[in-house]
Amino acid sequence: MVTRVFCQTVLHTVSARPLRSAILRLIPRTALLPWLSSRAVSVSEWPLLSSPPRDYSLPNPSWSTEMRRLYEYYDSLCEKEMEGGEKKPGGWGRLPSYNRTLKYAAGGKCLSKLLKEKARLFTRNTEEQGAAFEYVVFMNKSEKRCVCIFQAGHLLEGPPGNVHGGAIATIIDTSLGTLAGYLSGIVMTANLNINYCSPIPLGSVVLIDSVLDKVEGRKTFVSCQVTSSDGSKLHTEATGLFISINVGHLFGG
Ligand SMILES: CCCCCCCCCC(=O)SCCNC(=O)CCNC(=O)[C@H](O)C(C)(C)COP(=O)(O)OP(=O)(O)OC[C@H]1O[C@@H](n2cnc3c(N)ncnc32)[C@H](O)[C@@H]1OP(=O)(O)O
Repeated sequence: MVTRVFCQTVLHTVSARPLRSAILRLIPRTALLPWLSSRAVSVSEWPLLSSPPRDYSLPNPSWSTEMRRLYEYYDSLCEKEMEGGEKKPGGWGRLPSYNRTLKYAAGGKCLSKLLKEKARLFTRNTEEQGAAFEYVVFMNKSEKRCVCIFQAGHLLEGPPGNVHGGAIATIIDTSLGTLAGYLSGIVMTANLNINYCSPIPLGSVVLIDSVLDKVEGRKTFVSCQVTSSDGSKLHTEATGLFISINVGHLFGG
C-alpha cells in the first residue's frame, strides 16, 4: 500500500524521463500482475478497486456447448480447495482475465492517466459477448504448458466464413505471451513465426496448446499448435520469442 501510494505520487509529479524510468524500475512486479496476467490473482489483491472487475474468462451465455465442455474438462483438472482446507491436486489452474491492465493494478489516478482512461486490452475490448475473442487459459505450471480454449466470434471474419489471420496471430500472441509471462515475468513479444495450415471456421472452438521450448537469459522461446477441439485437425503452428523487460521499458525508459 505504502509502495503503491509512493509510486502514484512520485510518478504523478515526476516528468523527467530518466528519473521516471528509474522510479518505474523500483515498482514491484506485483503492481503489474494483470499484465503478467498470469499467476492466478484474486480480486482481493486489488484493494483499491471500488468494485471487482469482470473476469472475462468465466463462462457466459455466448459459449457453445463445445466451449463449455472443454472448459468443464480443464476446470475438473484444476487444483481445488476441498472440505477441511486440503487442496485437491490437479496441476492445472485457470487464469482470470480482465480488460484493463495498469489501472486495476495500481488503482490510482496516475497510472490510469499514463495509459489513458479508455485503454482496453485488445482481446477484451467489446462487451458484446461472443462477438470477438471468447477464450480462457488454463496453465499447467509443472509441465510449463498452457491450453487456451478459443471460440472465434463473428467480428473476427477474414476470408468469408473463416477467421482472419491477424485475429489468429492475436490469440496466438496472447497464449504464448501468457505462458512466457507466467514463467519469466514481464515480457514483450520480439518474434512470432506462424504457419497457417488450415482455415478456422468462424464460430468454431479451437485449442491452442503452448509449451516452453527453452529459456536463454532474457529470452523465452515458446511454441504452440492450434487444433480443432477434438485435436484431429491442425489449423496453425507457431513459435514465439519473448524478451524479459524492466517495467520502465513500457513507458519508453
Ligand atoms: C494482460 C494479458 C496479457 C496477455 C499476454 C499478451 C501478450 C502480448 C505481448 C505483446 O503483444 S507485446 C507487443 C508487441 N511487441 C513489441 O512491441 C516489442 C517491441 N520491441 C521491443 O520493445 C524491443 O525490441 C524488445 C523488448 C523486444 C527487445 O529490446 P531490448 O533492448 O530489451 O533487447 P535487446 O535488443 O538488447 O535484445 C536482447 C536479446 O534478444 C535478442 N532479440 C531482440 N529482438 C529480437 C528479435 N526480434 N528476434 C530475435 N532476437 C531478438 C537480441 O539479439 C538479444 O540477444 P543476445 O542477448 O543473445 O544478444
